[in-house]
Amino acid sequence: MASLERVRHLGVGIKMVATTVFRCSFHSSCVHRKTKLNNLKGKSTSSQEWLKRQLNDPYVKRAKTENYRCRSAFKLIEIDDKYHLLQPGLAVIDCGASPGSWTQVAVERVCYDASKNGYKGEGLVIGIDLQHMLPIEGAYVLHQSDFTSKETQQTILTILNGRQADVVMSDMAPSASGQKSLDHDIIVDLCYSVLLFSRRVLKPGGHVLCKLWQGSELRKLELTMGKLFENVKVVKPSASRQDSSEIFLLGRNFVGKAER
Ligand SMILES: C[S@@+](CC[C@H](N)C(=O)[O-])C[C@H]1O[C@@H](n2cnc3c(N)ncnc32)[C@H](O)[C@@H]1O
Repeated sequence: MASLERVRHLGVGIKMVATTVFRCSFHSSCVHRKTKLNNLKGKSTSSQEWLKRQLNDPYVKRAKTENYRCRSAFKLIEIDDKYHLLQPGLAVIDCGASPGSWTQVAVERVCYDASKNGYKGEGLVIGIDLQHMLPIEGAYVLHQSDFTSKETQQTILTILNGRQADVVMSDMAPSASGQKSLDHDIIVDLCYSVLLFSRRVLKPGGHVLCKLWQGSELRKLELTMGKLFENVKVVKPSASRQDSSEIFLLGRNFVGKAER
């Protein structure tokens, strides 16, 4: 089997599939300007505002030109350009990966070896999402899979095959209920599930990046991470909308284990 072939988990076991270079331009976060402009008619004011914002958003435009599945790619690019988390040859777990722009960035940075003109070497990227996700060349994609479930985590361990992860990142977000404190609590629980799993799989010196919405539990989460990592930072990349409460917690240099 060629080295470019990766595993795609269909929720019923592991199936080997031959993947091809794939870049989606049809995902909802991606731009399809003409169609979307036509779609403005008859939409609610909030949908119209959302569509207008998408159409005028420079990161949405860049995502289209640079073939990323959505604008979120630039959040990870900005963070990684500053903190150099993703290096060639590393093993990366991407939780909440759909539609796949973070996975695309991770593959580019850990699997793609320009000097060898292709996807070679030890780099390993595993993207997991509850939603459907189309394949990404060079990555293992576990779609329609709940990261917090035992089965999904076991599948990740199977793919890792005894290897430890260098970076665990989470852009996971629950469907927003509109109740800020409830949404905050749910996303914080997802962050704790990322930390718990990281304690099992992360290499000493490894890093965790996880997204949350600001709220009352932020400080406690930060303190918990402080017991696990040498350095913890709150990060807000410029691609993260200023009017959003979204922030990222970055824990660098994993040192040990802490209880919640
Ligand atoms: C903001 S999107 C991620 C975007 C992605 N980082 C990218 O760049 O394309 C958040 C994702 O988290 C996923 N998610 C939420 N809870 C999850 C869970 N328990 N397990 C796996 N994925 C989850 C959602 O399905 C959604 O696709």
